[in-house]
Parts: sequence; structure tokens; C-alpha cells
Amino acid sequence: MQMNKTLPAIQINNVEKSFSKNKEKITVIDDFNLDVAEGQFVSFVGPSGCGKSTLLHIVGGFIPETNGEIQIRGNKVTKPGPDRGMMFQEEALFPWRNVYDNVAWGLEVQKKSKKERQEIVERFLKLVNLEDFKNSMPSELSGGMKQRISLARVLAFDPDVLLMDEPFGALDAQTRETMQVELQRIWSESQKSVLFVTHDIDEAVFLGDVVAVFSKRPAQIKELVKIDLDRPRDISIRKSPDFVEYRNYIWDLLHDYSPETNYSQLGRQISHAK
Ligand SMILES: Nc1ncnc2c1ncn2[C@@H]1O[C@H](COP(=O)(O)OP(=O)(O)OP(=O)(O)O)[C@@H](O)[C@H]1O
Repeated sequence: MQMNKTLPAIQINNVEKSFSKNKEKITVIDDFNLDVAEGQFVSFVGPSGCGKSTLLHIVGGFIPETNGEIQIRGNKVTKPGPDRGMMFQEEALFPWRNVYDNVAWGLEVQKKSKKERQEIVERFLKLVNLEDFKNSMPSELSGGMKQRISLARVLAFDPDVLLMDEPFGALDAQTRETMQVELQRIWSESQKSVLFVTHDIDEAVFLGDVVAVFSKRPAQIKELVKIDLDRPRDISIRKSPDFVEYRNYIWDLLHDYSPETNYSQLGRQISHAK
């Protein structure tokens, strides 16, 4: 697809999502606006059940919005497409395929030649540091390794946008830190635009160019906090005064909700917490 540098990679315009339950309308997302620049990494944090996953699924084209629209590089989202790659908390590898064949799966669907598949799979297995495990079965791998394979598989599709829904949520704390560092490296090499949902403020700050703090349901953006920390970021950055200040600032935002405030236009204004 042609890249248009003047357009945001992702535009979320006045999106509403409502479900009906027992004939009652429940609005989960209301008049939601956000622009994401090419190559930008945006972390989503917010109260549980506020609509973060629902929004990611709408951007992915898996469920329709009730009102408003989403554009990826100027093209309206109506269904899932190869321009968007999605990754979830629970890795979804095929247990009967080895690592190589799991990563190759999407390329087979895209009808790439055997030679092309081999070149792409080997490149991405190398990127996630698992080239020595290409013949292993998923059952032989740790949780962190499985998520690295999932990431390699999504990247092999070469989507413009990565949608990540708590991808490290099921990992132990140490593996999670390693994955964050690896994701930062991989993202900086691939320069994809990323929407990353997490419950972990540290993770959101460590990875994000911007942290989007969601309001309570119905979701709107309460504040877009720009994270001005140099890259690449080392895990020890968590101890730095600047990092701690960002963490505390976002923690306060997450614990201070005045009822019935309309934040609908704040998704277009970046705030500099520092
Ligand atoms: N298909 C559906 N029908 C009815 N309600 C739904 C449906 N899908 C989601 N919801 C409701 O929408 C709200 C938002 O859910 P969502 O999973 O998007 O929140 P979240 O912010 O990702 O939550 P968490 O942080 O706990 O993962 C919840 O109250 C949920 O019950």
C-alpha cells in the first residue's frame, strides 16, 4: 500500500460502540478520537472494563463501530486486513506445527513462494532470537518464547499497524521485562505504528512514545501523556527520577475520575507531563 506521510497512520474519528443487553443499550465507547502518527508507539491504560480491548478489536476490523469511523493510512476500516496485525495475551500458535511452520503460516495464506517464505521466516526468527528453535514444537517452548514466535508470525505479514492486547500479561515479571526490551528493539527496527493495551503503568511508560489514559466507561481519552525519555531505554530506567515522575503522574490520572466529564476532544491534544 502507498504510504502517505501527511496522513496519520491511524485515525479514530468520533467512534461510538454500543451493545444491547436485555433490550438495554450499553455504550462502551463514546465519541472517541485519536490520531496515531507513522511509527508511533501508543500505550493504552485505563480502568478495567472501560473499553480498551473493544476499541482494539474495532481498529482490527473484527467488530464494527456503532458510529464514527477508523482510517488506516486514509483507508476506512470495514473488516480485518493484512495492513493490521493483532497479538493477544494468550498466544495462539498451532500446536501441530513446528516453530518454522507457525511463522510461515500467514505467508502460505498469502501464497508466497517457498523461497520467499524461507527468507522471511528466517529473518523474523532471527529478529526474535529464536532461529535455533525453528524445528521445535510449541509445547517445547516457554511462555516468553511462544509470545516471541507469535510476534514473529505477526511481523512476517508485514502489517502497517500492530495491535497488541496485553501480549505480556500472562508472563512472569522477569520474562516480561525481557520481552519489553525485545519489543522496543524490534519496533525500532521495523518502525510500525503500535497500539499496546496494558494494565501495567511501568510497561506503558517504558514502551510508549505516548501513554493514552482512558476515562471510565464509556471510553474516551482523558489525557495523552508524551513520554520524553531517550531511546533505547534500558530496564534500569525504571529507577530514574523522570520515569518515576511519569509513573506517578499517570497513577494519579488513573485514580482521579470526576463523574460525567466529557473528554472527547482530548485524544487530539498531547500533554507534556514534565
Ligand atoms: N459482545 C459484548 N456484548 C456486551 N458487552 C460487551 C461485549 N464485549 C464487551 N462488552 C462490555 O464492554 C466493556 C468493555 O470491555 P473491554 O474488554 O473492551 O474492556 P477493557 O478496558 O479491555 O477491560 P480490561 O482492562 O478489564 O481487559 C465491558 O463492560 C464488557 O462487559
